[in-house]
Amino acid sequence: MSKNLNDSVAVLTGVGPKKVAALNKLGINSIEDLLTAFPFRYDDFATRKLSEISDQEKVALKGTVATEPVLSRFGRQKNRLNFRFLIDHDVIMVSFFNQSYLQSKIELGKNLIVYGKWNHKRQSLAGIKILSQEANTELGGVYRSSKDLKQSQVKKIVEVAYNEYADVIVDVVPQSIMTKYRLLPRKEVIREIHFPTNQKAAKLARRSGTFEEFFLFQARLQYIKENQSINQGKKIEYDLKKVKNFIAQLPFELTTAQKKVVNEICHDLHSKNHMNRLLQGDVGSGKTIVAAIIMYAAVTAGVQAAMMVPTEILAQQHAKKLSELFEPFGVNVALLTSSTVSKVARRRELLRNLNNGVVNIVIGTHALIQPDIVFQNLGLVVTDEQHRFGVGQRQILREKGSTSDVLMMTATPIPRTLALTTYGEMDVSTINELPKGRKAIRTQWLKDNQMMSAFEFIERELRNHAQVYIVSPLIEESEVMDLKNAEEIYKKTSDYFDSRYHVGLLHGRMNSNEKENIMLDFKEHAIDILVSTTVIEVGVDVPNATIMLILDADRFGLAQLHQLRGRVGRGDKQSYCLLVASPKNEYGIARMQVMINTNDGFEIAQKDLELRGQGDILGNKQSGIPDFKLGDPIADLRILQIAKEEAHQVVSAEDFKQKKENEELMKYLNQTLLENSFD
Ligand SMILES: Nc1ncnc2c1ncn2[C@@H]1O[C@H](COP(=O)(O)OP(=O)(O)OP(=O)(O)O)[C@@H](O)[C@H]1O
Repeated sequence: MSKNLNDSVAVLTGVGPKKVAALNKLGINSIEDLLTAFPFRYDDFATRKLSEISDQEKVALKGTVATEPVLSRFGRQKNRLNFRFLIDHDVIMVSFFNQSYLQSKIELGKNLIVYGKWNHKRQSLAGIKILSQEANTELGGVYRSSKDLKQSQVKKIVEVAYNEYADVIVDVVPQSIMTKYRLLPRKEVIREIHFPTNQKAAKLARRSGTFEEFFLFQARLQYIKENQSINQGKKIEYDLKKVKNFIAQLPFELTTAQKKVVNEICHDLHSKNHMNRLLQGDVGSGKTIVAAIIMYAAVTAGVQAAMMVPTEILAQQHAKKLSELFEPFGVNVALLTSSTVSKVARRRELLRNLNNGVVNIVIGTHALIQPDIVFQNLGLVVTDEQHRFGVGQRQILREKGSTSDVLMMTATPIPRTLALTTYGEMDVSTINELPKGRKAIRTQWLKDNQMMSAFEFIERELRNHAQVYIVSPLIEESEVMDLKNAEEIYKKTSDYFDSRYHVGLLHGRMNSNEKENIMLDFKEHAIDILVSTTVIEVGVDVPNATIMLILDADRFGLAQLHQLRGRVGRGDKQSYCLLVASPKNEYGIARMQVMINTNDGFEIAQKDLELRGQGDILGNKQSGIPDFKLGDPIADLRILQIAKEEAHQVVSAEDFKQKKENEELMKYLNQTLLENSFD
């Protein structure tokens, strides 16, 4: 059978079932996986002079063994191998710990290259390994390894794979682009990254590899987009007059940015292409009303609309607001959450009404994606805070209306630089201004011991009829602790404000009726201070609330703090955010400072990224930034932009599929599409 990079690693010489299992555990299944499991750093094995190295540096030193090695044993299993080593005219001490097997290699008078960690004060080297004299590579790749598979074994297997498969590594990026950007052939890229000739060669190879990776990623996104717009979608012929009329009766005038995005989205609805659009706007910028207008437009065209939101509180809030808004227009809005679902009779009726088209708009949580929920004619799907839903969930909802248009909304902005990588396949609309009359929220950072002054400040504001949120510290590991905390703070707050003000408590363990009642009381100002866990984080809209007090603020991520802060400053009154935190390290302090310095969600997202490093943001799953093997979307932004432009041009060209030089790329795209690795 002919060799293929998709072959399993099991076919490699010397790789038995145990090693296969260990590789699989590291996420390596195919030869392709193995060849692209690149070293995450290199050890520099070029020999150095004693005069140029610094304390604790890892270095390779070349010299002569000056004394017989002495092996000392201590404890049950520990040992140390010591010998003196002559380097030019200096004698240093070398010690290997628990590597007694090296003894036979260390003979008096023999020339060696020893790699280890230098201790300047003691003039000694803690040996790591002995390098071979012939070693012509100056850089040694360091791989991800595991307890079942050591560094040296991974390296060896990669070597075997390269030797056996080098001949079938082909270039996927079209030749004209390879030439234009002087990219190295893929075969060379892989070789140089794993076994670099020198620093410079490794760097060049990485540059080519990064371009290739970004190019293929963008080509995939572009290809999906092209296919979607050709194959799917239907025209939603809304009634412009009715939509205009609806907008005219809103209690406020839309901001210029809102008008602009409404136009963009309406244009998509009307086109026969499938809509796949992201609406991003900072907290409180007025996305909900935009969604309402669009859903209304869909209804005037005779189709149903569904809106999926991440929390029950939010679903209730939206359903209430939209029902009121749509009532004069004869639009029927329904709420569907897991607690609606639990009441059998109500649920049955709702399902019937979705199926026979009596319900025009349904708002719900992920309960919307239950298999027995069937729409009569679903034409538009809106998801709010989409990063909280898995790709799969969104997909299921979309498929309930086979050709539904999709609008995703997010208030967690991704820095512009990354938006293009993450949402390359989507069109993006941005609301970049807040409604008129908003005053910038004033944020203050207080230390733990300043709680009393926070309470005094709150009391002054309460006298002026303010309403307050107090958010209890997040205890991610334990819901029970989280609740206990909130209850304790509720008690403290109630004690302090005694009977002068009404204090309420809201947490995730309440049933939906309790939650709804508390939120209603707060909205109607029957509650002055709402102590809450982070369940209020997203979307809650009570414009009269003007103070947000967050306890142990350094336990929250920046994006989350920004979301929480966004619960105030939603009306025309001056609002305040008080962050109580005594961070233990510089990182914590820097984060508090970011919150004080800016109210701009985009800027915060950017700072967040800088402070945490890309690795963390990925681990944190707050965003959908794809994981690249070589490229770093921030550091390599320039390459990313160029790759995107080129991929766009190549894939959207009319003769794309006919051109010979695109053959490999086409194969690659069709294969990845089949694997359905993207939504
Ligand atoms: N053009 C406008 N003029 C005045 N007020 C507006 C305007 N648009 C929206 N609002 C009001 O501003 C508040 C915030 O709007 P909305 O809840 O839609 O924001 P959002 O973007 O969804 O925010 P979040 O992401 O925080 O949920 C609401 O009370 C809404 O009625």
